[in-house]
Amino acid sequence: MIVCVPDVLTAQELVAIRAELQSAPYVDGSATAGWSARTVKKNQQIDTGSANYARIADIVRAAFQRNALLQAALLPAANTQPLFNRYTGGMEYGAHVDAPVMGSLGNAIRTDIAITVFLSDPRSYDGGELVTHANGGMEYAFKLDAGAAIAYPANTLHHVNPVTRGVRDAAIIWVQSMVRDAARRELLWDLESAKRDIFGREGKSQTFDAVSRSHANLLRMWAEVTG
Ligand SMILES: O=C(O)CCC(=O)C(=O)O
Ligand SMILES: [Fe+2]
Repeated sequence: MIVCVPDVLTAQELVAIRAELQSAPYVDGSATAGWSARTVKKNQQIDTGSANYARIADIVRAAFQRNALLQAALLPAANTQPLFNRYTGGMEYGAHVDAPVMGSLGNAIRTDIAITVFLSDPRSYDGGELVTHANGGMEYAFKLDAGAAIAYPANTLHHVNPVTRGVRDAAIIWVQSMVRDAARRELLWDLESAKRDIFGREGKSQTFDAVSRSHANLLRMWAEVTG
């Protein structure tokens, strides 16, 4: 299941982030890739030890956590700190799968879902589409407005096309879901969407209550929660 959400970041937040990106120290992105992804990862990343990083990571994390649509669709149990990628002058990220587990021992999360939050105006750069690969060789390309996010299963191959003009900045977050299985998450999201639909049309009707009960009880059956 792929979910695209507009306006995850406000216009003011984008302005604040772009100002920090101007002066932030960048390092070679291959430093945070596993040994095989390193061969295809050709981008730059903000140094996570910098003060710029701490400020914009807070903004992006808060925006993710307050977004009701992302929370309802992904059912997060935990998320990583954001990484900030920059691609310019032909940089790209070739086909790869993300590391299945990220973080250090005692602080690790399973990466069920990857999120790219687009930070650059799509008209300001050429290329830079995020492309997800489906079974059977189909590829889907996404180039969203600044401030919009795409969430996609982290277990699929994906790549970022070369950026042949301008600069593409993006924030990346990985999420461990309370519901590990992508098919179950999709089913719950379908029911959640149906619930909202029915509520919009007829309020808290008997049908709404029946669908709500199914949704809630499936989530109760499948949710892995700790603490
Ligand atoms: O820049 C992007 O949109 C995706 C980057 C990516 O796939 C990764 O960092 O693993
Ligand atoms: Fe990736």
